[in-house]
Amino acid sequence: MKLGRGLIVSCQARADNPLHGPQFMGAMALAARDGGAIAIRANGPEDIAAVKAAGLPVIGIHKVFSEAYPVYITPDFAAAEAIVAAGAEIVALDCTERPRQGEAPSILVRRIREELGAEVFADISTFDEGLRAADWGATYLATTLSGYTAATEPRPSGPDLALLEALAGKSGLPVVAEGRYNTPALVRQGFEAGAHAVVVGTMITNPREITRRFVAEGLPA
Ligand SMILES: CC(=O)N[C@H](C=O)[C@@H](O)[C@H](O)[C@H](O)COP(=O)(O)O
Repeated sequence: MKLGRGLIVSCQARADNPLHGPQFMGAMALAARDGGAIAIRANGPEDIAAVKAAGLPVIGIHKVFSEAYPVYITPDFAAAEAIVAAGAEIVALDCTERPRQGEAPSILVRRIREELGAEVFADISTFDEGLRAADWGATYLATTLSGYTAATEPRPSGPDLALLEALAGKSGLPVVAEGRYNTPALVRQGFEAGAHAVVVGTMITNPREITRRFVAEGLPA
C-alpha cells in the first residue's frame, strides 16, 4: 500500500482558473508537502509530472469530459495509461454505476493493476458501488463522488460521513474520505468515522473559491 494515514491534498485548477497549469500546481504540491500532506491528488499528465517534484505519492486522475456520458474521472484505459506514464503510482477512477463508453470499470480496475502495475483508487458515490469496487480488486475506496451523481443528489453542504463510516466497517479496504472536507474539524470527524486518509481540495488549493466564501459569508448584508 502506497498511501499512509494522513492528509492528502488535491491540487487541481480547471482551465478557467487563474491558477491553471503545471507551474502553479507544482508549487501547490510543494506547499502542501511542507505543510504536512502525505500525498497529492492531481489531474492530467502535465500537472502530475509537475507535482512529482514534491516527492510524495501521487493519486492521478485524468478528467475527460464528454457530451454523451457523465463519467469524466479517468474514463478509459488510455487516460489511465497517460497518467501512470507521467508518474502517478495510484490511479483514481470513476467506479460509479453510471453509463460510460468503452470498457466497464471492473475491467479497468484489473487492467490498471495488472498491465500498468498501479494501485486503484475507486471514486464512488454509494455503499453498493464501494462494495462492487472492492470485489473488482480496487486498492482504496473514496467517497469522492457522493453528492455528484443522480443517485446522491441533492448535494449536502457537508461531507458524507455516513457513507464513509459504512464502508470503513464493511468493505475490508482502506477508505479515503473525500468531498467537502472543508475544515480541520471535518477532517478530524472523517478520521473518527474510520477514514484511512482524508483528501482536501478546494479549501486548501483554490483561492478563488476560498475568496468567494469569505465574500459570501463574511461581508455585511
Ligand atoms: C466531484 C469531483 O469532480 N471532485 C474532484 C475530484 O478530483 C475535485 O474537483 C475535488 O476538488 C476533490 O474531490 C476534492 O474535494 P473538495 O474540493 O470538496 O475538497
